Amino acid sequence: SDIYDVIIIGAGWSGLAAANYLIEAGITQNILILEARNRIGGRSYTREDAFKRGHPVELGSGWIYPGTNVFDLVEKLGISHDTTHYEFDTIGLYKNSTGELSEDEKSILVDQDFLKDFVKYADKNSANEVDWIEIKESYFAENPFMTNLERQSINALVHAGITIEFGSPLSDTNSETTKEYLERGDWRDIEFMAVPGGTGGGYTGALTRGLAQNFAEKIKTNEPVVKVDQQGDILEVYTSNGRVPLGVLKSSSIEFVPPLNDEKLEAIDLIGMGNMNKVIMYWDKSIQDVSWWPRGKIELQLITDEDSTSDEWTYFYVDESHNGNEDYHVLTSWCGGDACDRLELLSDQETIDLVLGNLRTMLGNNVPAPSERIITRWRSDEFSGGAYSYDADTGGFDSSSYRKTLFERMGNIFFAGEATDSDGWHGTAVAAYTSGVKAASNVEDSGILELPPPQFFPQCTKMHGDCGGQFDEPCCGGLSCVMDSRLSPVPSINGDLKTITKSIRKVCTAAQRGKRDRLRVGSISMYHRVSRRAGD
Ligand SMILES: Cc1cc2nc3c(=O)[nH]c(=O)nc-3n(C[C@H](O)[C@H](O)[C@H](O)COP(=O)(O)OP(=O)(O)OC[C@H]3O[C@@H](n4cnc5c(N)ncnc54)[C@H](O)[C@@H]3O)c2cc1C
Repeated sequence: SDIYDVIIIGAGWSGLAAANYLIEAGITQNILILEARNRIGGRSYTREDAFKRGHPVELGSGWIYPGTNVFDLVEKLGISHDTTHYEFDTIGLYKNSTGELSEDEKSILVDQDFLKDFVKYADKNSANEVDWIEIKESYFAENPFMTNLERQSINALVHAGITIEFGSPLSDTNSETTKEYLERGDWRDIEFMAVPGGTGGGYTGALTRGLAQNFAEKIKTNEPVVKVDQQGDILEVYTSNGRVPLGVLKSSSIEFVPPLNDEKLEAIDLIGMGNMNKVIMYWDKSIQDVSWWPRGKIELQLITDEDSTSDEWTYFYVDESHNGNEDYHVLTSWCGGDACDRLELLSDQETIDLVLGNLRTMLGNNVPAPSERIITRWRSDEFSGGAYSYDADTGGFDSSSYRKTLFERMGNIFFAGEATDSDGWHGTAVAAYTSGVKAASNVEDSGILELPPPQFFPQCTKMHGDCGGQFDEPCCGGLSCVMDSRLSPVPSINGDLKTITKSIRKVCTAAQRGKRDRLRVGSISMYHRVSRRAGD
């Protein structure tokens, strides 16, 4: 029965980013955030001290991309993090029958033409209407003399580069928009690409806390929204005392009155929701044998004998590879795509038996069962309904238009979340955060809220060099504003700076489009809108 200016459903990063924007920009403090779970953060979920004090583990999101707004936030909040380098020397490749491949075998695998040839073939033959099963099968058919090891190496490559990266079934992944990711998994030195939690920080949990620090009291947990009614003069939101990511919308567990329109329903139906799970295992060296530990390795990949088992808990990540995690014996096994949906139905014991079986094949029969473990099941989690959205095979139709439709406002309801991102960041925490800020900015622009006239107090900060050259521009009573060289005209201090901020964003986004690792959407912080409410 309470009345708020804005009600936000879900305290994932999109919801938290929206709340943060509305409050920081001084638009309104009269906000309520309803979260279904008993915790905030959504699919960005750190278990602090899960196994050993000071060594957090990430159950959901684990890497941030450098050069993004989320990376900027991590730095602004002083959250500890570390880098990952994927290198040929630090990957352990194992074969079912013969154990670890020798350096020679490894380099044959990596350097031999068939892998490079497959990547080229995939690049040439991918198109919206062709899925990854078709590409693989036609390549196998055209190369009938491949050895089984070569064939399974391609399966392993596709598993790492497509099913884990996108969480999507091979039969339904848009090959045109995903082909470049194969190169990430080609087992050669891959340049610095991401920043994991690890080491005393657990960036995800710390960032969730940092985002919510100014409005923690406005968040109500254990409040699943079941109905949103905007028929009357005011929009009404009902909760029950049991869900809003794409997976949740797909399950229709929230009743919208009036119902969501056909375009929205079609978008919800046609954007894919993938799955990716982790089995995180800890061996306590004070009571267990750890002589088998794969010291010096960052990744382990088991190359199985059969196509059918190539994606069943065959990939492992070594947490020890991060600074400060020395002697912290944690391995995380990952699976993705439809294998992951299948495996999610196994019991904990069946799961650990399968994972341990693969580990023993690689590292020897003396690998003991872990002393502790965490198994995720994101598909059956009723508040996420999967791990992250992917570009489905849409019969030649550009799936970003579905994402735009999903983001569109319906009456007084504004949509956000990773799946609504149409700039190529969907499925990431960056998309979640950016969409929340955009949705909140749209609320502000909509005129729905009766707001006092804006007052602008430009606070000049550095524009990131990544966006172009740097110009020194005198402004703000002596402060210096470093501008991107492509921006013109330079904003005047008393003008409508919001409009100008938007044009800055547009310039950055357009210039960087398609370069997922380098995209920067950070210029919103250039100007702070302060104290929109009189007296604040
Ligand atoms: C295993 C895994 C690994 C990942 N790895 C990475 C990575 O390395 N890098 C990266 O950038 N991204 C990664 N991601 C993706 C990233 O975690 C998500 O894109 C991001 O966290 C999604 O944020 P969101 O706010 O859109 O949705 P969510 O985080 O899902 O937030 C939605 C919130 O709404 C709540 N909710 C649901 N239904 C209701 C309801 N009816 N009423 C009230 N509240 C409700 C949920 O509980 C949740 O808190 C990963 C995700 C997973 C699962």
